[in-house]
Amino acid sequence: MRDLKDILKYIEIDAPSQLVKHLRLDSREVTPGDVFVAIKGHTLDGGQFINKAIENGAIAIIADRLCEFESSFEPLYLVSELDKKLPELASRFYSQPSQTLDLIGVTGTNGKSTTTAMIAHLAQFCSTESAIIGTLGYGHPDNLIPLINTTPSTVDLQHILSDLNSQHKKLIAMEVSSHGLVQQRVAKCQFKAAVFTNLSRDHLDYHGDMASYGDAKLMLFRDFEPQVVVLNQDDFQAEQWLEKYDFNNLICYGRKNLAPKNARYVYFSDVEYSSEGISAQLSTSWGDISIKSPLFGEFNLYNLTAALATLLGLGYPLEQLVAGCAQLQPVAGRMQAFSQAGMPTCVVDYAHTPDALALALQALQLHVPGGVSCVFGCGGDRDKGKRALMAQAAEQNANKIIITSDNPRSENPDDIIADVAGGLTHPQNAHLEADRAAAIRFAIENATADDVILIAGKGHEDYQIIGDKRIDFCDRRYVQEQLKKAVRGITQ
Ligand SMILES: CC(=O)N[C@H]1[C@@H](OP(=O)(O)OP(=O)(O)OC[C@H]2O[C@@H](n3ccc(=O)[nH]c3=O)[C@H](O)[C@@H]2O)O[C@H](CO)[C@@H](O)[C@@H]1O[C@H](C)C(=O)N[C@@H](C)C(=O)N[C@H](CCC(=O)O)C(=O)O
Ligand SMILES: Nc1ncnc2c1ncn2[C@@H]1O[C@H](COP(=O)(O)OP(=O)(O)OP(=O)(O)O)[C@@H](O)[C@H]1O
Repeated sequence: MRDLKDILKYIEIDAPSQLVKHLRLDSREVTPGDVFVAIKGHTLDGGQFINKAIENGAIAIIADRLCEFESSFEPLYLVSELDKKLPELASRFYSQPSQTLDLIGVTGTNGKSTTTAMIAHLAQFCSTESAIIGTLGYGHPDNLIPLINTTPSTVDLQHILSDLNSQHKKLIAMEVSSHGLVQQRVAKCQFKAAVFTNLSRDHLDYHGDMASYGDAKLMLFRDFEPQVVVLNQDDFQAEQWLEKYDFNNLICYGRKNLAPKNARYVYFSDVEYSSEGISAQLSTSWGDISIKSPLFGEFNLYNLTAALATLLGLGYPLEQLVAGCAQLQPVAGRMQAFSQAGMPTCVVDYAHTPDALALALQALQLHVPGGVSCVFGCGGDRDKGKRALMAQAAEQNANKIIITSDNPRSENPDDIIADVAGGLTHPQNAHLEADRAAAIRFAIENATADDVILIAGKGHEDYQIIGDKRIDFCDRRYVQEQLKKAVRGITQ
């Protein structure tokens, strides 16, 4: 329990003493003893849910002056510009947990989940209690609690950090989305390290153009004064930032050996790919060493060097970290391979941008001797400009293309598939199948044992959103079932 009086003073409100349990932004999550915070959002007005929150047991309301509502409930605190003050309120409410944790923020278009999981696994390998927060959920990477957003709201985030703190977690690797940065969800967080993976086309429906998208990511490095800044030197966006800004305690990683004079570095070279994974030489400011890891794709080597650079920058020992690399397992639905003797290898991956799809396909071409088939689709009610680009990425990098449904949402799946196929130079070579299960079966039935099938776009998800329904469907489970059935000769 916390005294609301002690918290509200930080946003200059003089309130009587009142013991409360939690802050809640969503009326549906309010339980007896909580405080409901009503703010105007992108589509709804939190004010309209005040009565619902009271019904659910809210014992105090804090509302934005802009909210429209009718309520004579007391205490009801009206605050102007509440959205701007909320991070301070939330962080004070939960006793500023980021100040006692080693909080690491990872941003970039692709690789955030993988990099955060690698950081947490490697830190754990070095005996530091660690957790992640991101698209996959929060908590220990092997036992995650699901989240609605990749980067939770400022209120949920401070609550989660405080919970992890009380579970004696020391290092928290969290994904920081561009939406999270712009919407101030991470404001008032103290980051020990900020890590950049890469920038490519995504979320233009929200940010409008690439420059604004890039500027949103830059906030993590410029506005938060992290103790260590870790940048992918091979990425165009990072290169531009390096020309324009001086970053304190900079560590560069990647292939290029071009770190600014005052920066430390982690570079990889002599990369070898096999069906067992990847190996390379590392040249670092902490010494040179060979690494081996059971991961697929050069991009995972980027993620791994980002994770190593971060932990080295925080003082973890190189040799122990490298020993940990050999033990790493793929993150759920991230280049996760499934195989059965005599059957094509199936790889489930979350690639859902043109860039990620191309890279995932190129990666598989290097690791296996046969051809590569690609099963993919595009989400409905999202950036339509991406659809043709996804088709081009598949056509340029796969031997066989099967276009199917992703999460069609309110759109007709066949219309989305037609938009995607419209981006192909040779549409006659692609197989179009709106039923995702049938599309996967088709790919398996039309591949040889030397081939690999990339099933892209949904990764760890175990549902499809069709219309307004969430249908149970898990690529990983379905692929495993089909491979087993095929081995027993009963593929339907
Ligand atoms: C467009 C957008 O980003 N919306 C985010 C925003 O919601 P909002 O404040 O605009 O919400 P709203 O729906 O207008 O509702 C207004 C208020 O009424 C409240 N409410 C609403 C309904 C109700 O029954 N009771 C109730 O109290 C809401 O909790 C909210 O406080 O703030 C909320 C709290 O932080 C977020 O959960 C929500 O994310 C929505 C669900 C979302 O889909 N966001 C996506 C675009 C997003 O943020 N994605 C990134 C990842 C991107 C990536 O893949 O890299 C992410 O970090 O998740
Ligand atoms: N460093 C990288 N560069 C480019 N592509 C990558 C990289 N790492 C992973 N990918 C690809 O992007 C997909 C998503 O990876 P991951 O979940 O780690 O990224 P993310 O940034 O967390 O994305 P999201 O928040 O949407 O989950 C992977 O399945 C893989 O295909």
